[in-house]
Amino acid sequence: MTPVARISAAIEILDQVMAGEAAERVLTSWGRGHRFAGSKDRAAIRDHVFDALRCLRSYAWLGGAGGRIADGDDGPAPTGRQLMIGALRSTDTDLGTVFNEDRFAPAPLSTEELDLPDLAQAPRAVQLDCPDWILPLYDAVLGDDTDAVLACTQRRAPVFLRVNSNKATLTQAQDALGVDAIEAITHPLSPCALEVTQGARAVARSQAYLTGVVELQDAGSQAIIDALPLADGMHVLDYCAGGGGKSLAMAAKADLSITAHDIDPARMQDIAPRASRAGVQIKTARMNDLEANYDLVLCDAPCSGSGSWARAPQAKWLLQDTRLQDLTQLQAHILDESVPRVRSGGSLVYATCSLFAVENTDQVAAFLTRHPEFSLKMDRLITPLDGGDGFYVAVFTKNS
Ligand SMILES: C[S@@+](CC[C@H](N)C(=O)[O-])C[C@H]1O[C@@H](n2cnc3c(N)ncnc32)[C@H](O)[C@@H]1O
Repeated sequence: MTPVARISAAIEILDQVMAGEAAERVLTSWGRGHRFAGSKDRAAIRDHVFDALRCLRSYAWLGGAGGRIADGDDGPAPTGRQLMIGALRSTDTDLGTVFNEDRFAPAPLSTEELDLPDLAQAPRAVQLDCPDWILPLYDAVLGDDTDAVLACTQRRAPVFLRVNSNKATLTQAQDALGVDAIEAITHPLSPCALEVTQGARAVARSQAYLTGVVELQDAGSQAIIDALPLADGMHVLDYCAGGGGKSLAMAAKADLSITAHDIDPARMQDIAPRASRAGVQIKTARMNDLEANYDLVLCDAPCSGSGSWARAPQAKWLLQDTRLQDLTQLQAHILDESVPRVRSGGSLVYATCSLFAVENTDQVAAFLTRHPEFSLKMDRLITPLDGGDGFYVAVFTKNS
Protein backbone atom coordinates (compact mmCIF):
# COMPACT_ATOMS: atom_id res chain seq x y z
CA MET A 1 0.00 0.00 0.00
CA THR A 2 1.16 3.55 -0.63
CA PRO A 3 1.50 5.92 2.34
CA VAL A 4 -1.60 7.74 1.11
CA ALA A 5 -3.62 4.51 0.87
CA ARG A 6 -2.65 3.76 4.47
CA ILE A 7 -4.04 7.16 5.50
CA SER A 8 -7.29 6.39 3.63
CA ALA A 9 -7.50 3.10 5.56
CA ALA A 10 -6.88 4.91 8.86
CA ILE A 11 -9.70 7.35 8.02
CA GLU A 12 -12.09 4.43 7.44
CA ILE A 13 -11.06 2.74 10.69
CA LEU A 14 -11.23 5.94 12.76
CA ASP A 15 -14.79 6.56 11.50
CA GLN A 16 -15.80 3.26 13.10
CA VAL A 17 -13.85 3.98 16.28
CA MET A 18 -15.51 7.39 16.61
CA ALA A 19 -18.87 5.64 16.19
CA GLY A 20 -18.09 3.80 19.43
CA GLU A 21 -16.18 0.66 18.46
CA ALA A 22 -13.02 -0.54 20.19
CA ALA A 23 -9.94 0.37 18.14
CA GLU A 24 -8.29 -3.06 18.54
CA ARG A 25 -11.41 -4.83 17.31
CA VAL A 26 -11.81 -2.56 14.27
CA LEU A 27 -8.13 -2.94 13.36
CA THR A 28 -8.36 -6.73 13.59
CA SER A 29 -11.46 -6.96 11.45
CA TRP A 30 -10.02 -4.48 8.93
CA GLY A 31 -6.92 -6.71 8.64
CA ARG A 32 -9.10 -9.79 8.03
CA GLY A 33 -11.06 -7.99 5.32
CA HIS A 34 -7.96 -6.63 3.56
CA ARG A 35 -5.64 -9.61 3.23
CA PHE A 36 -3.56 -7.79 0.60
CA ALA A 37 -2.26 -5.46 3.32
CA GLY A 38 1.14 -6.64 4.53
CA SER A 39 2.46 -6.51 8.08
CA LYS A 40 4.20 -3.17 7.44
CA ASP A 41 0.95 -1.70 6.10
CA ARG A 42 -1.02 -2.93 9.11
CA ALA A 43 1.61 -1.59 11.51
CA ALA A 44 1.61 1.83 9.81
CA ILE A 45 -2.20 2.02 9.81
CA ARG A 46 -2.27 0.99 13.45
CA ASP A 47 0.21 3.77 14.27
CA HIS A 48 -1.99 6.34 12.48
CA VAL A 49 -5.04 5.17 14.44
CA PHE A 50 -3.36 5.12 17.84
CA ASP A 51 -1.58 8.43 17.23
CA ALA A 52 -5.00 9.94 16.45
CA LEU A 53 -6.47 8.46 19.63
CA ARG A 54 -3.65 9.83 21.75
CA CYS A 55 -4.07 13.30 20.20
CA LEU A 56 -7.82 13.17 19.62
CA ARG A 57 -8.70 16.67 20.78
CA SER A 58 -5.81 18.53 19.21
CA TYR A 59 -6.23 16.68 15.91
CA ALA A 60 -9.99 17.29 16.04
CA TRP A 61 -9.28 20.99 16.55
CA LEU A 62 -6.75 21.14 13.72
CA GLY A 63 -9.12 19.16 11.49
CA GLY A 64 -12.03 21.54 12.04
CA ALA A 65 -14.05 19.61 14.66
CA GLY A 66 -13.47 22.15 17.42
CA GLY A 67 -11.63 19.81 19.81
CA ARG A 68 -14.74 17.67 20.34
CA ILE A 69 -14.26 14.07 21.41
CA ALA A 70 -17.86 12.92 20.86
CA ASP A 71 -21.20 14.16 19.59
CA GLY A 72 -22.09 17.34 21.48
CA ASP A 73 -24.16 20.53 21.47
CA ASP A 74 -21.64 22.30 19.29
CA GLY A 75 -21.48 19.57 16.65
CA PRO A 76 -20.88 15.91 15.87
CA ALA A 77 -17.92 13.75 16.88
CA PRO A 78 -14.83 14.24 14.72
CA THR A 79 -14.63 12.13 11.59
CA GLY A 80 -11.67 10.01 10.61
CA ARG A 81 -10.99 12.50 7.83
CA GLN A 82 -10.90 15.43 10.25
CA LEU A 83 -8.56 13.52 12.55
CA MET A 84 -6.14 12.68 9.76
CA ILE A 85 -6.22 16.27 8.50
CA GLY A 86 -5.35 17.27 12.06
CA ALA A 87 -2.59 14.70 12.25
CA LEU A 88 -1.00 15.93 9.04
CA ARG A 89 -1.37 19.59 10.01
CA SER A 90 0.33 18.84 13.35
CA THR A 91 3.45 17.86 11.42
CA ASP A 92 3.13 20.67 8.86
CA THR A 93 2.59 18.16 6.05
CA ASP A 94 1.32 19.66 2.79
CA LEU A 95 -2.30 18.39 2.78
CA GLY A 96 -2.45 18.52 -1.02
CA THR A 97 0.06 15.66 -1.23
CA VAL A 98 -2.48 13.40 0.54
CA PHE A 99 -5.95 14.74 -0.22
CA ASN A 100 -6.13 14.75 -4.01
CA GLU A 101 -7.54 12.97 -7.07
CA ASP A 102 -4.99 10.11 -6.97
CA ARG A 103 -6.19 6.53 -6.85
CA PHE A 104 -6.62 5.42 -3.18
CA ALA A 105 -6.23 9.03 -1.95
CA PRO A 106 -8.92 10.66 0.21
CA ALA A 107 -10.99 13.28 -1.68
CA PRO A 108 -9.44 16.72 -2.25
CA LEU A 109 -9.94 19.34 0.47
CA SER A 110 -13.12 21.42 0.52
CA THR A 111 -13.01 25.22 0.75
CA GLU A 112 -13.73 25.04 4.51
CA GLU A 113 -10.93 22.53 4.99
CA LEU A 114 -8.50 24.99 3.44
CA ASP A 115 -9.16 27.48 6.27
CA LEU A 116 -8.81 25.70 9.61
CA PRO A 117 -7.77 27.15 13.01
CA ASP A 118 -4.29 26.91 14.53
CA LEU A 119 -3.74 24.96 17.74
CA ALA A 120 -2.47 28.07 19.56
CA GLN A 121 -6.09 29.33 19.52
CA ALA A 122 -7.38 26.19 21.27
CA PRO A 123 -8.15 25.92 25.01
CA ARG A 124 -5.41 24.35 27.16
CA ALA A 125 -7.25 21.02 27.60
CA VAL A 126 -7.53 20.70 23.81
CA GLN A 127 -3.85 21.50 23.32
CA LEU A 128 -2.96 18.88 25.95
CA ASP A 129 -5.41 16.26 24.61
CA CYS A 130 -7.22 15.97 27.90
CA PRO A 131 -10.95 15.82 28.70
CA ASP A 132 -12.00 19.10 30.40
CA TRP A 133 -13.13 17.47 33.66
CA ILE A 134 -9.89 15.49 34.01
CA LEU A 135 -7.41 18.35 33.62
CA PRO A 136 -7.99 19.65 37.21
CA LEU A 137 -7.25 16.13 38.55
CA TYR A 138 -3.82 16.24 36.90
CA ASP A 139 -3.20 19.84 37.93
CA ALA A 140 -3.97 19.05 41.58
CA VAL A 141 -1.30 16.34 41.71
CA LEU A 142 1.30 17.48 39.20
CA GLY A 143 1.09 21.28 39.38
CA ASP A 144 3.67 22.79 37.05
CA ASP A 145 4.54 19.35 35.65
CA THR A 146 1.05 18.73 34.25
CA ASP A 147 1.73 20.02 30.75
CA ALA A 148 4.98 18.07 30.44
CA VAL A 149 3.34 14.86 31.73
CA LEU A 150 0.42 15.22 29.33
CA ALA A 151 2.86 15.88 26.50
CA CYS A 152 4.33 12.41 27.26
CA THR A 153 0.89 10.82 26.85
CA GLN A 154 0.56 12.46 23.42
CA ARG A 155 3.52 10.40 22.20
CA ARG A 156 3.94 6.67 21.66
CA ALA A 157 5.10 4.95 24.84
CA PRO A 158 8.48 3.21 24.68
CA VAL A 159 8.63 -0.58 24.80
CA PHE A 160 10.31 -1.85 27.97
CA LEU A 161 11.60 -5.29 28.87
CA ARG A 162 12.39 -6.71 32.28
CA VAL A 163 15.50 -8.85 32.28
CA ASN A 164 14.87 -12.04 34.21
CA SER A 165 17.76 -12.00 36.67
CA ASN A 166 17.23 -15.74 37.30
CA LYS A 167 18.34 -16.34 33.73
CA ALA A 168 20.64 -13.56 32.54
CA THR A 169 22.52 -10.37 33.29
CA LEU A 170 21.56 -7.20 31.47
CA THR A 171 24.49 -7.56 29.09
CA GLN A 172 23.65 -11.21 28.34
CA ALA A 173 20.04 -10.22 27.68
CA GLN A 174 21.13 -7.41 25.35
CA ASP A 175 23.33 -9.89 23.46
CA ALA A 176 20.49 -12.41 23.25
CA LEU A 177 18.14 -9.74 21.88
CA GLY A 178 20.81 -8.71 19.38
CA VAL A 179 20.58 -12.16 17.73
CA ASP A 180 17.09 -11.09 16.56
CA ALA A 181 18.27 -7.56 15.63
CA ILE A 182 16.60 -6.04 18.70
CA GLU A 183 18.51 -3.22 20.36
CA ALA A 184 17.81 -2.20 23.93
CA ILE A 185 19.45 0.11 26.44
CA THR A 186 19.40 0.22 30.23
CA HIS A 187 17.00 2.61 31.96
CA PRO A 188 17.44 4.49 35.26
CA LEU A 189 13.92 3.70 36.50
CA SER A 190 14.72 0.09 37.35
CA PRO A 191 17.96 -1.94 37.50
CA CYS A 192 16.50 -4.78 35.37
CA ALA A 193 14.75 -2.56 32.80
CA LEU A 194 15.78 -2.35 29.15
CA GLU A 195 14.22 0.17 26.77
CA VAL A 196 13.90 -1.19 23.26
CA THR A 197 15.36 1.26 20.78
CA GLN A 198 15.14 -0.91 17.68
CA GLY A 199 13.12 -3.94 16.60
CA ALA A 200 10.29 -3.63 19.14
CA ARG A 201 7.84 -5.48 16.91
CA ALA A 202 10.12 -8.53 16.85
CA VAL A 203 10.26 -8.97 20.63
CA ALA A 204 7.40 -11.47 21.01
CA ARG A 205 9.02 -13.78 18.39
CA SER A 206 12.57 -13.42 19.68
CA GLN A 207 14.54 -16.21 21.34
CA ALA A 208 15.27 -13.99 24.34
CA TYR A 209 11.54 -13.62 24.97
CA LEU A 210 10.53 -17.20 24.16
CA THR A 211 13.18 -18.60 26.52
CA GLY A 212 12.19 -16.32 29.39
CA VAL A 213 15.35 -14.19 29.40
CA VAL A 214 13.17 -11.09 29.06
CA GLU A 215 9.52 -10.24 29.74
CA LEU A 216 7.52 -7.31 28.41
CA GLN A 217 6.92 -4.99 31.36
CA ASP A 218 6.82 -1.24 31.70
CA ALA A 219 9.75 0.29 33.61
CA GLY A 220 7.36 2.05 36.02
CA SER A 221 5.70 -1.27 36.80
CA GLN A 222 9.15 -2.74 37.49
CA ALA A 223 10.00 0.18 39.79
CA ILE A 224 6.92 -0.65 41.89
CA ILE A 225 8.29 -4.13 42.54
CA ASP A 226 11.76 -2.72 43.30
CA ALA A 227 10.15 -0.74 46.15
CA LEU A 228 8.77 -3.83 47.93
CA PRO A 229 10.37 -5.32 51.06
CA LEU A 230 10.83 -8.82 49.57
CA ALA A 231 13.19 -11.40 51.09
CA ASP A 232 13.90 -15.11 50.57
CA GLY A 233 11.36 -17.45 52.14
CA MET A 234 8.46 -14.99 52.23
CA HIS A 235 4.87 -16.04 51.46
CA VAL A 236 3.41 -13.50 49.07
CA LEU A 237 -0.13 -13.00 47.79
CA ASP A 238 -0.66 -11.14 44.52
CA TYR A 239 -4.31 -10.36 45.19
CA CYS A 240 -5.21 -8.70 41.85
CA ALA A 241 -2.84 -10.75 39.72
CA GLY A 242 -4.40 -10.39 36.26
CA GLY A 243 -1.93 -11.86 33.77
CA GLY A 244 0.71 -12.11 36.51
CA GLY A 245 3.14 -9.38 35.40
CA LYS A 246 3.88 -8.35 38.97
CA SER A 247 3.98 -11.93 40.29
CA LEU A 248 6.66 -12.73 37.73
CA ALA A 249 8.66 -9.63 38.61
CA MET A 250 8.48 -10.51 42.32
CA ALA A 251 9.58 -14.08 41.58
CA ALA A 252 12.77 -12.74 40.01
CA LYS A 253 13.59 -10.65 43.09
CA ALA A 254 13.85 -13.34 45.77
CA ASP A 255 13.11 -16.98 46.54
CA LEU A 256 9.42 -16.52 47.34
CA SER A 257 6.33 -18.66 47.65
CA ILE A 258 3.91 -16.69 45.45
CA THR A 259 0.16 -17.17 45.23
CA ALA A 260 -1.68 -15.32 42.48
CA HIS A 261 -5.37 -14.55 42.85
CA ASP A 262 -7.83 -12.60 40.72
CA ILE A 263 -11.58 -12.22 41.05
CA ASP A 264 -11.69 -13.24 37.39
CA PRO A 265 -9.70 -16.51 37.18
CA ALA A 266 -9.76 -16.38 33.36
CA ARG A 267 -7.43 -13.39 33.54
CA MET A 268 -4.79 -15.62 35.13
CA GLN A 269 -4.66 -18.16 32.30
CA ASP A 270 -1.33 -16.86 30.98
CA ILE A 271 0.41 -17.12 34.35
CA ALA A 272 1.35 -20.82 34.03
CA PRO A 273 3.01 -20.52 30.58
CA ARG A 274 4.71 -17.25 31.54
CA ALA A 275 6.03 -18.73 34.80
CA SER A 276 7.26 -21.80 32.96
CA ARG A 277 9.12 -19.59 30.45
CA ALA A 278 10.65 -17.63 33.30
CA GLY A 279 11.63 -20.81 35.18
CA VAL A 280 9.69 -19.90 38.34
CA GLN A 281 6.73 -21.31 40.25
CA ILE A 282 3.55 -19.31 40.84
CA LYS A 283 0.46 -20.92 42.34
CA THR A 284 -2.95 -19.64 41.34
CA ALA A 285 -5.76 -19.75 43.88
CA ARG A 286 -9.44 -18.92 44.22
CA MET A 287 -10.76 -16.95 47.17
CA ASN A 288 -11.59 -20.00 49.31
CA ASP A 289 -8.07 -21.39 48.92
CA LEU A 290 -6.27 -18.29 50.19
CA GLU A 291 -4.41 -18.39 53.49
CA ALA A 292 -4.71 -15.83 56.29
CA ASN A 293 -1.10 -15.03 57.10
CA TYR A 294 0.88 -13.81 54.13
CA ASP A 295 4.09 -11.90 54.75
CA LEU A 296 3.19 -9.53 51.95
CA VAL A 297 -0.07 -8.90 50.09
CA LEU A 298 0.05 -6.89 46.89
CA CYS A 299 -3.15 -5.15 45.73
CA ASP A 300 -2.47 -3.95 42.20
CA ALA A 301 -5.95 -2.53 42.04
CA PRO A 302 -8.18 -1.80 39.04
CA CYS A 303 -7.92 1.93 38.31
CA SER A 304 -8.55 4.64 35.74
CA GLY A 305 -5.21 3.82 34.10
CA SER A 306 -4.46 7.54 33.87
CA GLY A 307 -0.73 6.81 34.13
CA SER A 308 -0.77 4.58 31.07
CA TRP A 309 -2.95 6.44 28.62
CA ALA A 310 -0.09 6.76 26.14
CA ARG A 311 -0.38 2.98 25.79
CA ALA A 312 -4.19 2.71 26.01
CA PRO A 313 -5.42 6.06 24.69
CA GLN A 314 -9.06 5.15 24.08
CA ALA A 315 -9.53 4.72 27.84
CA LYS A 316 -8.78 8.43 28.36
CA TRP A 317 -11.84 9.44 26.34
CA LEU A 318 -14.13 6.74 27.73
CA LEU A 319 -13.56 7.44 31.43
CA GLN A 320 -16.57 9.05 33.11
CA ASP A 321 -16.86 10.69 36.50
CA THR A 322 -19.25 7.96 37.70
CA ARG A 323 -16.82 5.24 36.60
CA LEU A 324 -14.01 6.91 38.53
CA GLN A 325 -16.21 6.98 41.64
CA ASP A 326 -17.04 3.27 41.18
CA LEU A 327 -13.33 2.50 40.84
CA THR A 328 -12.40 4.33 44.04
CA GLN A 329 -15.06 2.37 45.91
CA LEU A 330 -13.78 -0.89 44.47
CA GLN A 331 -10.19 0.02 45.42
CA ALA A 332 -11.23 0.68 49.04
CA HIS A 333 -13.18 -2.59 49.08
CA ILE A 334 -10.19 -4.56 47.76
CA LEU A 335 -7.88 -3.03 50.37
CA ASP A 336 -10.35 -3.85 53.17
CA GLU A 337 -10.77 -7.40 51.86
CA SER A 338 -7.00 -7.91 51.91
CA VAL A 339 -6.51 -6.87 55.52
CA PRO A 340 -7.19 -10.29 57.10
CA ARG A 341 -4.73 -11.91 54.66
CA VAL A 342 -1.73 -9.98 56.07
CA ARG A 343 0.07 -11.47 59.05
CA SER A 344 0.87 -9.30 62.03
CA GLY A 345 4.10 -7.45 61.20
CA GLY A 346 3.58 -8.15 57.50
CA SER A 347 3.20 -5.74 54.59
CA LEU A 348 0.21 -4.64 52.57
CA VAL A 349 1.06 -3.00 49.26
CA TYR A 350 -1.36 -0.83 47.30
CA ALA A 351 -0.52 0.00 43.69
CA THR A 352 -2.29 1.69 40.78
CA CYS A 353 -1.30 2.85 37.32
CA SER A 354 -3.10 6.13 38.01
CA LEU A 355 -1.81 9.58 38.82
CA PHE A 356 -4.98 10.90 40.47
CA ALA A 357 -5.05 11.64 44.22
CA VAL A 358 -8.56 10.14 44.58
CA GLU A 359 -7.12 6.77 43.60
CA ASN A 360 -3.80 7.15 45.42
CA THR A 361 -3.02 9.39 48.41
CA ASP A 362 -6.71 9.98 49.26
CA GLN A 363 -7.26 6.24 49.18
CA VAL A 364 -4.27 5.68 51.46
CA ALA A 365 -5.42 8.34 53.96
CA ALA A 366 -8.93 6.84 54.09
CA PHE A 367 -7.49 3.34 54.56
CA LEU A 368 -5.34 4.47 57.50
CA THR A 369 -8.42 6.03 59.12
CA ARG A 370 -10.41 2.81 58.70
CA HIS A 371 -7.46 0.61 59.77
CA PRO A 372 -5.34 2.20 62.50
CA GLU A 373 -3.64 -1.19 62.93
CA PHE A 374 -1.62 -0.32 59.80
CA SER A 375 1.04 2.33 59.36
CA LEU A 376 2.35 3.76 56.10
CA LYS A 377 5.97 2.81 55.50
CA MET A 378 6.53 4.54 52.18
CA ASP A 379 4.72 5.76 49.11
CA ARG A 380 5.91 6.91 45.71
CA LEU A 381 4.37 8.47 42.63
CA ILE A 382 6.13 7.64 39.39
CA THR A 383 5.14 9.83 36.45
CA PRO A 384 5.77 9.51 32.72
CA LEU A 385 8.49 12.15 33.25
CA ASP A 386 10.48 9.32 34.88
CA GLY A 387 10.44 7.61 31.47
CA GLY A 388 7.82 4.88 31.81
CA ASP A 389 4.10 4.82 32.56
CA GLY A 390 2.74 6.57 35.65
CA PHE A 391 2.28 4.45 38.78
CA TYR A 392 1.65 4.88 42.47
CA VAL A 393 2.74 2.52 45.23
CA ALA A 394 2.12 2.61 48.98
CA VAL A 395 3.57 0.09 51.44
CA PHE A 396 1.77 -0.38 54.77
CA THR A 397 2.97 -2.42 57.75
CA LYS A 398 0.47 -4.28 59.92
CA ASN A 399 1.47 -3.32 63.44
CA SER A 400 2.43 -6.29 65.67
C1 LIG B 1 -4.52 -3.57 37.33
S1 LIG B 1 -5.15 -5.14 36.99
C2 LIG B 1 -3.86 -6.19 37.55
C3 LIG B 1 -2.65 -6.23 36.67
C4 LIG B 1 -1.64 -7.28 37.10
N1 LIG B 1 -1.30 -7.19 38.49
C5 LIG B 1 -0.36 -7.20 36.29
O1 LIG B 1 0.67 -6.73 36.78
O2 LIG B 1 -0.38 -7.63 35.12
C6 LIG B 1 -6.37 -5.33 38.23
C7 LIG B 1 -6.96 -6.72 38.36
O3 LIG B 1 -7.80 -6.72 39.53
C8 LIG B 1 -8.80 -7.69 39.33
N2 LIG B 1 -9.88 -7.44 40.32
C9 LIG B 1 -10.92 -6.60 40.26
N3 LIG B 1 -11.64 -6.67 41.38
C10 LIG B 1 -11.05 -7.57 42.19
C11 LIG B 1 -11.34 -8.09 43.49
N4 LIG B 1 -12.39 -7.67 44.20
N5 LIG B 1 -10.52 -9.04 44.00
C12 LIG B 1 -9.44 -9.46 43.30
N6 LIG B 1 -9.12 -9.01 42.06
C13 LIG B 1 -9.92 -8.08 41.53
C14 LIG B 1 -9.20 -7.49 37.89
O4 LIG B 1 -9.83 -8.65 37.37
C15 LIG B 1 -7.85 -7.17 37.22
O5 LIG B 1 -7.30 -8.33 36.64
